[in-house]
Amino acid sequence: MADMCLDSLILKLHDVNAVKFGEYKLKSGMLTPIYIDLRVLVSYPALMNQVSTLIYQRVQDEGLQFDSVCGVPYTALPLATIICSRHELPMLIRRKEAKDYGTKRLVEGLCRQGDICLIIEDTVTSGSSILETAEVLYKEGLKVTDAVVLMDREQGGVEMLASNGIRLHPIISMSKLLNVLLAAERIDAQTAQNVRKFIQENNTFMSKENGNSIPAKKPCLEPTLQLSYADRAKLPNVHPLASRLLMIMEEKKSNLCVSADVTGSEELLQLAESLGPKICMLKTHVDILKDYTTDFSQKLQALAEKHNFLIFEDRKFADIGNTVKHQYEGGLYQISSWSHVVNAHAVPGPGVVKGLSAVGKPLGRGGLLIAQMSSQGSLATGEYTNAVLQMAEEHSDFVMGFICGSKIAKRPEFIHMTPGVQMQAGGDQLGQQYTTPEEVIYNKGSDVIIVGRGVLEASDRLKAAESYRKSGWDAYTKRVAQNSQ
Ligand SMILES: O=c1ccn([C@@H]2O[C@H](COP(=O)(O)O)[C@@H](O)[C@H]2O)c(=O)[nH]1
Repeated sequence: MADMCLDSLILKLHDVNAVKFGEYKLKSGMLTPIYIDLRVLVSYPALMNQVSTLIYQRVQDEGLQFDSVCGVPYTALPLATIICSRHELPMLIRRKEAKDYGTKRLVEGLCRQGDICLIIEDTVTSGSSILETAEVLYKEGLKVTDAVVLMDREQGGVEMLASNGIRLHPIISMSKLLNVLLAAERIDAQTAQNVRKFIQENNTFMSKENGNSIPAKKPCLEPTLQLSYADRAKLPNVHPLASRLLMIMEEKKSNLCVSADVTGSEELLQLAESLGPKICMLKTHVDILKDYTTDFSQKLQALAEKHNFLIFEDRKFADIGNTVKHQYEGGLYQISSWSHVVNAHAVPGPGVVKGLSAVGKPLGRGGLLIAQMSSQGSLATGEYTNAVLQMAEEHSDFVMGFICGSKIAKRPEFIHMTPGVQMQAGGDQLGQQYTTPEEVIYNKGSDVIIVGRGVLEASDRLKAAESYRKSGWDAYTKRVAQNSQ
């Protein structure tokens, strides 16, 4: 019955010229032999109602939970309006351009922090319009978990959105549309074949492996966990330094960051030289060195170049913007001149990120926000962690990820780095708590293990670093393989 209803809708869409065959240009500039033009719907109120009913039916069938509805401007706007009006649902309107007077808001309607907004769209090719709308909604503190679309051109939109943490629920697929039109003799077999070939050859979300183009993997439980580090490095909105780190991890088969918590600069340089090939990042606490010199930081940079790892000064900035600017740039250590990555607490508010960004961004540096801590009784939990996530979203031009215990952000562009890692779970006398590499990477979905004493206190540091590298990497490959089955 539902299928007959869909068949008749497809024929009606064809009748009103919402499905056109020929040569048309898509938003991306790509030329296509089929064009879906649902803008014409506004002239056919009965059809408009039928489409709105189907969309809402799908929302109910899927049992979607949400607090408000937003249609992607402009074609899906009236569809969202009909649905919201009929079912008395709160609606949000996304503006494409902010007004230059009044409130200057990009989203009209009531935006409550943490509310879930359902997105409605008319047609999806790559999914970029839905993602653009979601990103505007994120900035208002909203969450987007699902989107419903009338027509999916089957060119990678489902996979691209899944990789950004959004489940897309299409009502009509391109294959279904072609089958119905062919069966009703609206198009001939050759036309259907040409369109199928075009769709197959023009997937907008492909990953390249072994030089061959293969379709992106289907999402599993947590969609963004299926992506490899290399796939994430190529995402359009990834921070350049996060992209570099992800590529280093893939190339060196290492998600190990060694925490070089030693007090002599010579010992630290020796560590960097010997462990360099095993690590993607070296973490320092420069203020525990008893003999810091600029010569040391220059040598460390040279070793980072030689062994292809990033330097992360674990400075944990936590002051007002103006002060952290000075602390980052000046003083004895001039951290911004040699450390690729630094971190900060979010306690002072966004000013801390703005201050660090003012210094670090022009130098191509990146920041991590401390969203959770490994120490017992840490206050960085719950709402605080959510607020940190929000701050990162708003400053993603500088913030490339988090210090955290598990994956907290849906966006695969963000890097999750977890300290408190040893081969055996446990803790120390001063409240440090340890989890295993397998737990952190495979179960908790983090990206990088940070290991200090697990390596430093081993009788053979190189051997210990290799064990941690292998353990972290095995957990990652198991995770990616598991999610692509
Ligand atoms: O929540 C946090 C944040 C930072 N750290 C730092 O990581 C290392 C851990 O060293 P281990 O010897 O492996 O315990 C250390 O430099 C901490 O300052 C953390 O442990 N927890």
